[in-house]
Amino acid sequence: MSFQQSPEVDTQDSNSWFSSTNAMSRIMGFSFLATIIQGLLNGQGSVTGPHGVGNAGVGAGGPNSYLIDSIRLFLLGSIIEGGRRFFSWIMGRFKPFQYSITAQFTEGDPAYEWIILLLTEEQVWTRSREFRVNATSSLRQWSVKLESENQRKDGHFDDHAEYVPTYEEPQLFRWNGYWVEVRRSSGTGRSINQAFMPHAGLQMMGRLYLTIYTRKMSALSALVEEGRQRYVKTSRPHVTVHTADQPAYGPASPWNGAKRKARRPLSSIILQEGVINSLIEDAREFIRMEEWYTKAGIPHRRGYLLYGPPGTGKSSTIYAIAGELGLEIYSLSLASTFVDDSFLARAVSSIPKQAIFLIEDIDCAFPSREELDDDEATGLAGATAYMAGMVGIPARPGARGRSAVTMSGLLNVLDGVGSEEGKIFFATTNYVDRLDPALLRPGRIDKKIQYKLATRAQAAALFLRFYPEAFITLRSERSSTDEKSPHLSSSEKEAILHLFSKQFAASILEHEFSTAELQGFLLSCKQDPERAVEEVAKWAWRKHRRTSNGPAFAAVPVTRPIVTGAVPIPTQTISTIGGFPQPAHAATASVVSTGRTSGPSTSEEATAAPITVTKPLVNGTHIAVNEETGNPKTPN
Ligand SMILES: Nc1ncnc2c1ncn2[C@@H]1O[C@H](COP(=O)(O)OP(=O)(O)OP(=O)(O)O)[C@@H](O)[C@H]1O
Repeated sequence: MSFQQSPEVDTQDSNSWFSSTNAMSRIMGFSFLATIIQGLLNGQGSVTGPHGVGNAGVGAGGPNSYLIDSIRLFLLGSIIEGGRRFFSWIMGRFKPFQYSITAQFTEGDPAYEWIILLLTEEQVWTRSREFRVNATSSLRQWSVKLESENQRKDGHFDDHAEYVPTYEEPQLFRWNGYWVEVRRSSGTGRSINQAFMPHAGLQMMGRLYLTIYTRKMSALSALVEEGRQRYVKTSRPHVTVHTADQPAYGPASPWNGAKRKARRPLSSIILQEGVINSLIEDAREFIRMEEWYTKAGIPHRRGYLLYGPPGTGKSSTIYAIAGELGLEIYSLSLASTFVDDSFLARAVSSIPKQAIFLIEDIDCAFPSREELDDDEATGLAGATAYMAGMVGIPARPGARGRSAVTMSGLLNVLDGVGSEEGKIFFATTNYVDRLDPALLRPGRIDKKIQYKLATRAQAAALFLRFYPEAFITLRSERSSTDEKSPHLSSSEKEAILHLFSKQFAASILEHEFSTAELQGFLLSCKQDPERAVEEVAKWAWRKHRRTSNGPAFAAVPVTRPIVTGAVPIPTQTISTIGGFPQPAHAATASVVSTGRTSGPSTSEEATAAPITVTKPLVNGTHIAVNEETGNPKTPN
């Protein structure tokens, strides 16, 4: 944001060529005005221009007299325009005459967002007659609500479309007792850079000019602060993710995309006990201790690396932390071809204080050691994929997209001045061993957190998250038409779901599937926990076979959901032999009474379910494995 205090606001750069043209047209205008006045004073009813006036009022003469008249009028216009400028200059120099403050906000800067939100909430734009209409999406828009025939009885609107005013005309409104004028330039024209770089895409950098008619400077800061507070309040249910989707040149902000994601509760992230809380505590303490960092002379920044297999919750953790701490995320992909060292430096320095800077899949940006060796051999060392493409060298099979960012560029940015302002740096990777040790040293990465494939405890927790007692109707409840058959109380249902979760978890091996894979399976059994328990073993076996390319585990006796007592569910066990589910010879499950009189079971009872899992050995025989850890059981 920049501001000026002046009696007159000139939103164009007054030193520009455009401004001189303006001055000339003003002079001509004043000259013409003087002609009219002169004509009127001489009693003429109509004026046709300097020459006409010359004929009518100034007196007859030859071509010389026309010229003299014209020069005289031009001089008169110049004197008036000069006087006007001098008056403005005087007013601008002497504070007592200053009666307005003008501030300029540039798109991409957070303050621009604050003011746009304030103006939208103040309904400044509702008189606009021109709108850009978009289908509602996760892209952030400050749209206005239009009265609609689809307005529902509860007063809400059907939010299928967003109406964004294309407000070019100045608008005047009252705010806190002040008159405020707002003008906006949409900045959709091609920037100068694009004349030279036609492939660069449109630079949509808009500007907003706000004039408050007051002498009090505090009015401007009060307005900006109110905008910020409203922004924080409005953004609370969401996490805003800023992205750099296209190149940015000149003063345009590198962060040219903003999306909103619903805030994710911490409880929805299923990790090993204490992991997420310790991360949150660490980040909170970091934000709180800004002063301590300054006094101790330690750069106020913190770096975290989350590493592990895909789909284990690395990104979800970062989004949940951002939501919990009310921070915005600035996410950059180093694999984008337009992101080079200088773009990266600009992008990082324009991230505001107390925000998260995120680089996902940071390993993708740099070549692995084997790739470097290959490059040495082919003479391609140091070249980016983009450069290789330009010189016509085909991409190596399996080669990863290579960034134009260099390791030293990245290290400079992480150590640099722009990264010291309370920024939290998060990086994720699936391959920690591909990262340069220089990147991992404390000060750049202060904490490393390893993510693993799901444990049985995580699988059970995921199951319970998918089937919350309040939203689930169990099969037995659905089929119960018998009046005598009691309905289940919520604690009874909870107990049954707990039992199912244990049975579900027992049907998979420890650390075999990612949480995302298990989530994918559970999504196929929405609202049907019994089906999830019944089918998980078959699903796990199929997936296992696909990934290991052969009949890796041949017999998995699996319990079916079993509940006896007032609400019986058929007791079944299946085993998979040769890949297909077979009827079992014996039911292996604990029995839980759900009758009202005997009370619900406890989860401890549920954990007693005897589950046998066997794994084949290479010679075709099978070995029993510990059902908790998935490791082979030692023979007694
Ligand atoms: N530990 C977890 N707890 C809850 N949900 C999870 C967990 N892990 C994965 N998921 C779910 O799986 C999906 C993918 O998760 P996410 O993107 O966080 O994984 P990731 O580890 O970042 O994967 P990648 O390395 O491929 O980026 C999300 O929908 C998320 O809800």
